[in-house]
Amino acid sequence: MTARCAPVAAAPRPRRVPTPQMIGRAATLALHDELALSPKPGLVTLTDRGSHADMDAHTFMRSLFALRGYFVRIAELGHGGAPFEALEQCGIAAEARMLAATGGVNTHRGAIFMLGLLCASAGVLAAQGRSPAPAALREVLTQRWGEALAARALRPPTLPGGLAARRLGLRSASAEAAAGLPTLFDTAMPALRAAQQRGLPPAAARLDTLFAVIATLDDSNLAHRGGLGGLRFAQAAARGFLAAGGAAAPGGMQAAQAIGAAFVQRRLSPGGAADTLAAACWLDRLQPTAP
Ligand SMILES: CC(C)(COP(=O)(O)OP(=O)(O)OC[C@H]1O[C@@H](n2cnc3c(N)ncnc32)[C@H](O[C@H]2O[C@H](COP(=O)(O)OP(=O)(O)OP(=O)(O)O)[C@@H](O)[C@H]2O)[C@@H]1O)[C@@H](O)C(=O)NCCC(=O)NCCS
Ligand SMILES: Nc1ncnc2[nH]cnc12
Repeated sequence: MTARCAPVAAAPRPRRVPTPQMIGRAATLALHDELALSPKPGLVTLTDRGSHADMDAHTFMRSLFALRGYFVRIAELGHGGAPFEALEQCGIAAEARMLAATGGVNTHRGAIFMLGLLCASAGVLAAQGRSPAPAALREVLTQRWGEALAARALRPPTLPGGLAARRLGLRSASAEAAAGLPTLFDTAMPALRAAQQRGLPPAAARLDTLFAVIATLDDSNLAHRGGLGGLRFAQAAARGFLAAGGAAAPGGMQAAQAIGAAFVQRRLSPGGAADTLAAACWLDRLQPTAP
């Protein structure tokens, strides 16, 4: 008689601890994931300028290329335990390289900030031998740099978006970071994982994720370009798209294109949502769902 062996539970797949080089490379690839997604309401794609007269795919590719070393460097700073001031200087230098590469156009200032903070946080975890799980990243962001970020969010804003956010009582990019990036962790990642678990292909999953973020985020670009009415118009359109079944619904892609046309007509561009989508793509690259 053969002994019946109790089924052995599959060992949990060890989460790989990424090096700063892997962390930074994932950020550059994630910014390309975002740029390449199409259709994308009001935003630049590889074939469309969206609501932008001053930039196109070439502008973004030059910016991406100029930033590839920055994301590795700031992950190394986190890995080495650098203070927020060192991160800030690294980010400011990266902004200068972006502007030099784009001829003065602001393509990724928000991404430099958000993805820079996330790469630094992943570097901190890697130094502890830990993988960049969402909860661990959020803990590093709030425990290690929360005070500096909160102080930063209280500074008078200098950018059009920040000024609009302050005027309208919205949560700017700095305030979003000081709050621990709630839209990324509580909206974007759950939306992306739910779409993946429904079996949506990557482009459709990312589009649903983008719309979930547009529906939720106080995107200061939308506020700066369209006022509170423009922000609320975009949020309502995104909620309607998802309520109708999103990208996988019959006619979903056509609906997304129609919303894009309405955004362009109003010169609306959800740049903050685009950055948040890129951050979700970055996390997905570092922490792909279990098979
Ligand atoms: C810390 C800064 C980001 C400044 O802080 P502030 O709070 O004032 O930032 P905002 O103005 O609110 O937003 C700045 C950019 O961040 C993106 N964004 C917008 N809303 C949010 C949000 N709620 N959460 C997260 N991120 C948000 C957005 O960036 C993207 O859009 C820009 C391109 O779109 P476009 O419409 O073309 O933008 P403009 O050129 O401004 O308008 P037009 O002239 O064309 O009409 C692009 O930047 C995308 O990335 C907001 O624009 C930061 O500026 C700062 O102070 N940095 C210093 C370096 C630093 O501290 N680094 C830390 C490294 S760890
Ligand atoms: N694809 C895009 N188009 C316009 N603004 C953006 N900000 C970040 N990504 C963007």
